[in-house]
Amino acid sequence: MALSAISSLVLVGAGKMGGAMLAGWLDRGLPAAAVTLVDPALGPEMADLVARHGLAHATTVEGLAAPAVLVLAVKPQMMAGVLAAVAPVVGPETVVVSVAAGTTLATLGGALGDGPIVRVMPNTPAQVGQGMSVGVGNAAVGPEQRAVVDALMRAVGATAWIDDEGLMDAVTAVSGSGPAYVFLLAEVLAAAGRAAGLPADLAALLARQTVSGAGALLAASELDPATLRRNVTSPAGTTAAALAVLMADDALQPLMTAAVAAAAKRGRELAG
Ligand SMILES: NC(=O)C1=CN([C@@H]2O[C@H](COP(=O)(O)OP(=O)(O)OC[C@H]3O[C@@H](n4cnc5c(N)ncnc54)[C@H](O)[C@@H]3O)[C@@H](O)[C@H]2O)C=CC1
Ligand SMILES: O=C(O)[C@@H]1CCC=N1
Repeated sequence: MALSAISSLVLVGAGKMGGAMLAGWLDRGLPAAAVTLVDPALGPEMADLVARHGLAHATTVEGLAAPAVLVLAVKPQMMAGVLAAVAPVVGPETVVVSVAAGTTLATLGGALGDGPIVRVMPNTPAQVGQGMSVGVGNAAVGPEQRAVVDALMRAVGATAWIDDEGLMDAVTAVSGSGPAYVFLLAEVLAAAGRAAGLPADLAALLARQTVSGAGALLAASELDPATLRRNVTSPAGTTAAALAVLMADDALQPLMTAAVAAAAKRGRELAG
């Protein structure tokens, strides 16, 4: 379905994630007149988006009519208060979407009733249409509601659906938090360049362009990452020397496995 078919969408929480999705949705045909943004402390970028598109903006949901789609993008720690506040504006047909890490369908349903609710785990590359969003719906989500949520998420990148909500903490740890690991890679590659003698600005340029260029190649190529890696690696060359360090038994793989496990554990803790 086209985003232009969405008659009303209320976004509660227009921070880094909510804002990234909203910018993408507006770019890809969500009518500005259908959008109400609810956030008591809009940042300058969002205030600019509101002004440019003439979006309706409120500091609370109080008095709003039940929308077709209600998107919750507040911090998990704020969720209990927000759920109590939004419950009166959730109509029987409203499709509720929560992007909060940890907050379960049971918690959402406990506060909002048994209407259609979808947990989605997006990521910030949504801002440039390159997001990854994974959804899981409650029992009230049928093909129609799923199509609405899938259209919203597809507008800002790739989508996948899972049936087992128990996988959501691992999903969060890989694709939700994952962009941060990649940005960290750019940071540590630049630091390593400085340690190897490069001037700071050149090291930063090389690291940034290498990470974004490799990402763009991965996105454009049909080859898997291991093949793309091998394509850089000449026998007995420089890359092989570096990879012998990075791919040692006690190097990057166990580190990443531990990092993802820590993020998934934190997701479970946030569920309360
Ligand atoms: N930042 C990311 O990369 C990702 C974040 N998420 C999830 O998205 C949610 C939001 O995270 P961020 O955007 O990073 O946080 P953020 O702090 O940038 O945005 C939260 C927004 O909620 C607003 N807010 C606070 N109380 C509110 C209330 N009572 N009513 C309406 N708005 C309220 C704040 O003013 C702020 O603009 C979290 O639950 C997080 O788990 C999910 C995937 C990726
Ligand atoms: O750090 C967090 O908790 C959120 C969820 C995934 C990315 N950011």
